[in-house]
Amino acid sequence: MEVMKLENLSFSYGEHSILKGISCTFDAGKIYAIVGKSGAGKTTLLSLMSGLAEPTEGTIFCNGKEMKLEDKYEYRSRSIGVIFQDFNLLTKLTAVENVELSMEISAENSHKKIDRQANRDSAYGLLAEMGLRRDEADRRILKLSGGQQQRVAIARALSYGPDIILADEPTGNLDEETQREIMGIFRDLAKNGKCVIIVTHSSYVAECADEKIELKTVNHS
Ligand SMILES: Nc1ncnc2c1ncn2[C@@H]1O[C@H](COP(=O)(O)OP(=O)(O)OP(=O)(O)O)[C@@H](O)[C@H]1O
Repeated sequence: MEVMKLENLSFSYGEHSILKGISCTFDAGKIYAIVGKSGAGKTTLLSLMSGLAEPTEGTIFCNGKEMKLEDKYEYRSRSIGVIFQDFNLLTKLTAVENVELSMEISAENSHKKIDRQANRDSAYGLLAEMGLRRDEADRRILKLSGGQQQRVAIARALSYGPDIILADEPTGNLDEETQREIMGIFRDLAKNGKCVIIVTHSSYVAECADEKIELKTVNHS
């Protein structure tokens, strides 16, 4: 089942064309690797897909709906979960608090009531699914290893049940074994019907993907 479609997408910073005529579709239950040389526009493409920037031309459809017609806050709090190389967690909070905060922001953006106890239970549950023990879930972020922090970031991205996970170099700061563990988590997510889209320079991550999308640097000559 198709969850996202990019139709003839282009993006420029002023006169500088970064992406040109990108068309592709993304299905539920699959892992996609977006690869290409440094500067080819991979992160820019993720920004467009996550609604943080608007394409200069072309259309993005998410679950059949044109993205530009959607409320971006709601879209980012419901349809997609985003994961970064440097985790982007709030370091003053514990792991479980990071996940709960994301649930609360999502509920607010979707105009839903916040149930703190239910959120707390479900945040511990998600962290346990990601392999964190209860005492680890109660630890502040900087007292967790890089691999554990990335697991928290994945739990946070999943906290409001999005269909699509967008990850920008999610294993870039991790050793090989931890990289394999994180890819195992993404594989399980895809098995459970999520669409996982990963920007990566890692040949291992690209090999783990079901499909590889190569971005070519736009020729300015
Ligand atoms: N805010 C900005 N203003 C102008 N140009 C920008 C801006 N952000 C990025 N760029 C340019 O857009 C191009 C694509 O950048 P992007 O980060 O998307 O590439 P990338 O393929 O993700 O690179 P890398 O693999 O090195 O992370 C680069 O030439 C970059 O300099």
